Amino acid sequence: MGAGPELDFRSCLFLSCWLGEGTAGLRSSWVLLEEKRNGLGKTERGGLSEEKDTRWKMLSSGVCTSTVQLPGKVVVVTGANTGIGKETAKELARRGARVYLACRDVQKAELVAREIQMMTGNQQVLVRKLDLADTKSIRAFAKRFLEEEKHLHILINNAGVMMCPYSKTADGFEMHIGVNHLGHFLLTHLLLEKLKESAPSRVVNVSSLAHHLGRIHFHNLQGEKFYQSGLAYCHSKLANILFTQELARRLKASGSGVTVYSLHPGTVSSELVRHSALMRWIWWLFSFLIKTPHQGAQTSLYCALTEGLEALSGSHFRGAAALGLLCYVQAFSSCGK
Ligand SMILES: NC(=O)C1=CN([C@@H]2O[C@H](COP(=O)(O)OP(=O)(O)OC[C@H]3O[C@@H](n4cnc5c(N)ncnc54)[C@H](OP(=O)(O)O)[C@@H]3O)[C@@H](O)[C@H]2O)C=CC1
Ligand SMILES: CC1=C(/C=C/C(C)=C/C=C/C(C)=C/C=O)C(C)(C)CCC1
Repeated sequence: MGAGPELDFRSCLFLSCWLGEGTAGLRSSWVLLEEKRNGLGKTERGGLSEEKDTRWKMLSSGVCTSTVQLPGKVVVVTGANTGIGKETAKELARRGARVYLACRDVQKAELVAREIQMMTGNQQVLVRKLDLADTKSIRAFAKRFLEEEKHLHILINNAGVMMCPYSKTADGFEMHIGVNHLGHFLLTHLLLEKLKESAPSRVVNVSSLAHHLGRIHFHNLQGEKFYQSGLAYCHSKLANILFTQELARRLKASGSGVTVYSLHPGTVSSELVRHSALMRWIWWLFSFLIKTPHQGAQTSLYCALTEGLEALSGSHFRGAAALGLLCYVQAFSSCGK
């Protein structure tokens, strides 16, 4: 655990970033942080254009402008029955890919598959059982997938849990680290050969801004010595980013043609807040500022689709900022004119 004052500073930074996700000053300093992290002279915004038709909610919401089509491509999206994952799967299906909805609740997912088929006209939307809180389920999913598919071009590790009461996965891992990181870690490794055979191929890990409060406590990985549900989420999201960086490094070194990206989707209205009454209340109160799942899916789509991103394998991408209060006031007053 780092020193107290450092944690305090990081908490303040984190909360400020949340509070002012879109305010001009904070936003530019945030952008700089990202530039530094990526070792670039600019932020990763090429291909993410400003969304003009949703001024009320998202003055500066980014939209993935890639026109890449995906006929013949095979995609797996975890946690695709709701929220960001559902919207991501829908767009990939719209572009012609065969999309596997890898979900723990097969009944819910079947309904979503039918909905996506109807909306996109793409019948190749398939449901497969995947419970990331159980390594047996992960292995069973991978086994069946490897038997039935020759290729895997895009793996989107999207599923996640946040702020659940202390609980363990079937294998005894603390739930946040178990589902959000270890489950996806195992899944990715089981599918890695297929990704390599299908190169150029991509792994997209949906992390969060919350990683800034994360720490990897090797002496307390399962939260048995101390546990705080919000921080447990943050730790798991940091693990997503570290995994992305290390996997990218190894894949680059082996010249595999598989690239890996992590991202923060923005603050998005979804079922993620189901375990926290406070967060549900904040979500409700600020619903006019928070992204829709469709908007929240744009950064995942950007990482999955944008051409020429290979050199940035291992980088962390940030969804275009949610509308900040300053922008809101400006939008509000100009609307009145
Ligand atoms: N919403 C936000 O503001 C933010 C979200 N994120 C990240 O975005 C990702 C998507 O979240 P979001 O769409 O908002 O949340 P939702 O809660 O709406 O969706 C989460 C998905 O993960 C699935 N899931 C949960 N546990 C498991 C499991 N054990 N096995 C398989 N699937 C599981 C859920 O399935 P089921 O429906 O069966 O529970 C659901 O499909 C997450 O990784 C989250 O951390 C990051 C930053 C901000
Ligand atoms: C207070 C407040 C906000 C709170 C944001 C929060 C609490 C974001 C949490 C994000 C999470 C949990 C991400 C998950 O990975 C908004 C909506 C920016 C609007 C301005 C006021």
